[in-house]
Amino acid sequence: MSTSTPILQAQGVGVRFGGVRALDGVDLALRPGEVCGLIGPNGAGKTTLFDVLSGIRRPDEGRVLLDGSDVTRRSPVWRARHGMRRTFQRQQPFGQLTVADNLVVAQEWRGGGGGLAADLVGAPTRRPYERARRDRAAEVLALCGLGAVAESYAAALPVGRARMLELARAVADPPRVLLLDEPASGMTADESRALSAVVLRLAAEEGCAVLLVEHNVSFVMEVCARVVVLDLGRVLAEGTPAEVRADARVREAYLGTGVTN
Ligand SMILES: Nc1ncnc2c1ncn2[C@@H]1O[C@H](COP(=O)(O)OP(=O)(O)OP(=O)(O)O)[C@@H](O)[C@H]1O
Repeated sequence: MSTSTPILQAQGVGVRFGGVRALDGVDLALRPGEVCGLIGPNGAGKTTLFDVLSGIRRPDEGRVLLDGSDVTRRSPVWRARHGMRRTFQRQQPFGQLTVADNLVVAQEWRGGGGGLAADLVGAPTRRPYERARRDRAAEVLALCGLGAVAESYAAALPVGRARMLELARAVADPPRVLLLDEPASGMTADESRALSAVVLRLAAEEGCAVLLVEHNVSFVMEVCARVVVLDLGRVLAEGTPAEVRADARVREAYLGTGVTN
């Protein structure tokens, strides 16, 4: 595994909404095994950049590279097939399914075992796939500390555990690149510590590249080796948490919001 070749890159990305420049010449590079934070005041362009990276929005300028190849015009599904996963600020579990079944369903998009017809008749060709998916679900539940609630309905989970389920769903089919949008939102201090341990393990043990947007700045500073700061659609600063904290422009953009605490 190379640590110098970026797996995901944004080059000169620009997005306009009418007269608003949501992103303007944004460059970003993410390497395998790296956990990088993306922070910035409200309206800085973080969600728009996630939309561009994940293929939900095509940029007006610039390009997105995956493994060095231009994927700017590739769909979100194509990017998912090549190992990219994303979570959203709004949680989207299947509430009427158990936690374990949510993780099985999260792997179903790959198909296998004879397709819809085989599903409808419960064909034996599906069994090896189901067994493998159940095994992977159990592994991810253990990793995420959700084993005790495996058989609970997803809709019944308290907010912190529901957030962890979002992460578990995103990694059920192992990702190479993981974009996490506000993963610690609503979590207690203990829950966000558990979350950072899972994220760090995914990066260190599976070589997953993680980019995370998070308003909880102390969480970002704890889990990320590198932080990129966006402001008004441009990269304002980039560096280690200590470098970013000490940056006068970042202090000014964040005045009174706690980044410098
Ligand atoms: N669909 C849209 N139509 C018009 N303007 C938009 C749209 N989406 C975003 N914007 C504008 O683009 C800019 C960047 O918004 P974006 O949501 O990417 O910022 P953000 O950093 O994610 O903010 P927050 O932290 O509040 O989620 C803002 O000025 C926003 O008002």
